[in-house]
Amino acid sequence: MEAFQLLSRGGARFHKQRFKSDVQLFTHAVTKPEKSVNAPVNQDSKLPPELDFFKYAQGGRAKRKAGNTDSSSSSAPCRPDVRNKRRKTNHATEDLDGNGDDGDDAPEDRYKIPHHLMSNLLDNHYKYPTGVQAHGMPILLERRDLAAISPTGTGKTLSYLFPIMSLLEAPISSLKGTEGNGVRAIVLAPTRELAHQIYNECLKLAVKRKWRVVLYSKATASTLRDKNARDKVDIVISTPLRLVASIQEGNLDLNNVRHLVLDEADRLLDSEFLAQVQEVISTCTHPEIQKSVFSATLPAGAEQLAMGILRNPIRIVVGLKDTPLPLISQTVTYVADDASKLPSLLTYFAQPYNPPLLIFTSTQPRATSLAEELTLNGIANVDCLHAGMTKKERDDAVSRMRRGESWVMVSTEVMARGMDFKGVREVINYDFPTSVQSYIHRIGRTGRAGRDGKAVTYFTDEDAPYLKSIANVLLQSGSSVPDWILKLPKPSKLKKKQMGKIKRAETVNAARKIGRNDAIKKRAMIAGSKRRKVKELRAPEELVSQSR
Ligand SMILES: Nc1ncnc2c1ncn2[C@@H]1O[C@H](COP(=O)(O)OP(=O)(O)OP(=O)(O)O)[C@@H](O)[C@H]1O
Repeated sequence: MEAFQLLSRGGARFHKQRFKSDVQLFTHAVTKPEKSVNAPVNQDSKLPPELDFFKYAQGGRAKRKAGNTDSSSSSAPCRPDVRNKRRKTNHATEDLDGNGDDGDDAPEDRYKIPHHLMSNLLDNHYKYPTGVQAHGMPILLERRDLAAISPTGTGKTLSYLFPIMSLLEAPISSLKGTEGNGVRAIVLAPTRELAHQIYNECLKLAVKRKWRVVLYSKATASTLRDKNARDKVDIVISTPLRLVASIQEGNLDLNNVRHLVLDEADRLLDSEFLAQVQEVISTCTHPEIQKSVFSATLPAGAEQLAMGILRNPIRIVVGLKDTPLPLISQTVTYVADDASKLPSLLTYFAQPYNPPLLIFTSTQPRATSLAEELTLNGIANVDCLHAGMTKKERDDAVSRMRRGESWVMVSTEVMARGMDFKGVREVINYDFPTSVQSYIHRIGRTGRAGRDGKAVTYFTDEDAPYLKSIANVLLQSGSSVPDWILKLPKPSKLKKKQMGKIKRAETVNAARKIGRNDAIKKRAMIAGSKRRKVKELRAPEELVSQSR
């Protein structure tokens, strides 16, 4: 049972009596159930070999007794005891008679993981599972609904893609008969950029087989109007709005969807997306549908909604809930007022710095303006990305960042969720984030996949009342906080709602704005006087022609 406690450590409050069957899922209930429930957490426990998907992908069969799984994960669950499963699946038939439980089952035997998926893991250098993968994959493979909360950059994408593709077994085009017609899995993400990134991850697992994975867009939606084309699709990755548009036009049926994932679930369940997400869910009518939600943050309200959507779910929290990894060293910097931010940033750039870095502003015009200012001040390879740009501009900006051509990316909240640029060394919150969740996701663009990172947050006098909320996150994740910040009063609930919603100028350099406005006025005046002169010159002629 040690494993169950590992799953729930870090803030998960689990009603063990109420969810007794779930508790049993993570214990060798047949042997010593009660004792294991109360066993102390062993942080150093090795990953049970049967969960070590990655090790098996390398071809070696770890021996349980030898205890040398070589796993980097120190917090893995015990193997689920399939005898406690509610739904029997093909994937563990060897255990259903109770004889196969000798501890030596390879995951590919236990769950019938297709060989090509295992070898694709290795080809992509995924050697060891991260915490959320070790915990989450077996639950999904057992066909249970799942709510998984795990810090940013810890590999949540793979932890759902791998089991889903495993359960789908093979592309629909190569399966005969039982799989029905139409899309079999859907992944929803809040931004197009994130959907694209998930699509690329999915393609990495799809090589060697003819999986039909579709990144839903205007163009692909149009192709899929044809039912024959639709019937050949395995997995759709989309933003909610795009999908809902096709559903409402009657061009997309989702009654064959067996797996639905909400990535960045708390964002998808907030008021902006909720109705669309609910519409997608209600269109997925397959009785056996498995749903799962993933995020680094899941505030109480979103969690309640998520639990309402999931059926008999298992909830796992890896690490501390709503807390960034200690890999990210976080600081806050006082900058008095908005006008002082740009000089502070330019002073920072006057020192040697480690690109690439990511800077967050609160609005699109401010992102554009800051990128312009930095360029005008001689900072090399500055780029900008926000939702006001065209699709092509956004795609190009992401590509430049991925190729390492952008050293400084100025962006808005659109980049805060899920985007994985491995090398980002530092995040600067030029404008204060609008919530603790926004802070956690923004700074989570650095310190990914085990790398170190640095996060700096500028705060002005106007931001000071909200500083305590951020300071608490710093403290929880092991960064030091000056005493005076800790002594600040906690903002009230009402006050918290106003966090970061300060009205800021559209441009980050008021002086340049005046200059630009003057220039615009001057241009208008010159143009006006030119037009007048032309009119005066033409007037006699026009009068003549009119009189004709
Ligand atoms: N087992 C693994 N071994 C090595 N690298 C991994 C492993 N799993 C995932 N990664 C890498 O870790 C990085 C972060 O993964 P991913 O984007 O899935 O994180 P995430 O938890 O979804 O983050 P976020 O909360 O920001 O969305 C990616 O570059 C991915 O390739």
